Amino acid sequence: MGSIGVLMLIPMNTYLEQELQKRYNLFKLWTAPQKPQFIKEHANSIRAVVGNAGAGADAELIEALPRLEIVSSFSVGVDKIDLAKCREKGIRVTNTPDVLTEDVADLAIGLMLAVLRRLCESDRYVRSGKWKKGDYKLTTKFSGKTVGIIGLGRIGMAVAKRAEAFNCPICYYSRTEKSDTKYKYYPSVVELASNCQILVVACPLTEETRHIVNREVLNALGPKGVLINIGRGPHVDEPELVSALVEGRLGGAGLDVYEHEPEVPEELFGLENVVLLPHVGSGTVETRKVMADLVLGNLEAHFSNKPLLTPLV
Ligand SMILES: O=CC(=O)O
Repeated sequence: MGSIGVLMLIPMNTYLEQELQKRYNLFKLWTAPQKPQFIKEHANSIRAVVGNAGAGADAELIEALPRLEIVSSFSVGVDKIDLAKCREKGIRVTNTPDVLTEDVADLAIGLMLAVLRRLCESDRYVRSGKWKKGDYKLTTKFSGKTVGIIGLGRIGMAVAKRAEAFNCPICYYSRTEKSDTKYKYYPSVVELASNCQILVVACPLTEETRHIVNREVLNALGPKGVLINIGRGPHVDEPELVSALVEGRLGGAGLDVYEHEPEVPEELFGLENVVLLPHVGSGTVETRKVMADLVLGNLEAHFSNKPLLTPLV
């Protein structure tokens, strides 16, 4: 397979990069001083694109690669890939579902605990020597809080199961009510936010879910409510989130994702009721290795005319 051209869009995982290098004719887009020129030069050799949550195959890239057969994403989210264009052109698309579910759900619970129990702030309290001058103030209990989940898919379910172990009642919003769960369903996000104390975004980003958390939802969640976003930044109207937090209309937020990564609104930096992570939901050594193997397995299956392991398109 050494002659098959594979375009990797950004650096994402050293093991994946090394394996792609061994198996294919690997083009690393980020190393090119002039990207459009680089793509033009190699367009006729590139048959696969490897991207991730930060960089996918948009319409422009797909149009520029006439021999493209497959886009294999090192991520579960595929909002950076023009799926309609791939369908139209018969380009296959794969992602890395399931293998990262546990890590992302673990992180969601970690964010809930970190925000309510002020883990980061109290860590800073110890490190800065303030403890010597007095005890840290009381925080808020997590166990038993009602957790509302937007999107009860694989990750949403995994968050629900974990939160249940903390005696948290679970409710959810999704496009349609699920028949196979006992969790309480609300037919709108505003109703969900009005009836929970912790609101978790765990749905895929699509045109319908962009800004699904808006001013009305944040006001419904209220000054004691906490927003956890382990989905995508554009699920939340970020300027509205910032003003809700700054004005005290929202109780707190645990964020792993942002509208314009890696830009994070600086107004949040001074808020002790906010925990900010750098989009690391699946970021463990173990999970990233399995994700890399899934990308490699999908490419291998495709180029050996075998069924794809995790086909999306
Ligand atoms: O954000 C990470 C992913 O989609 O896998």
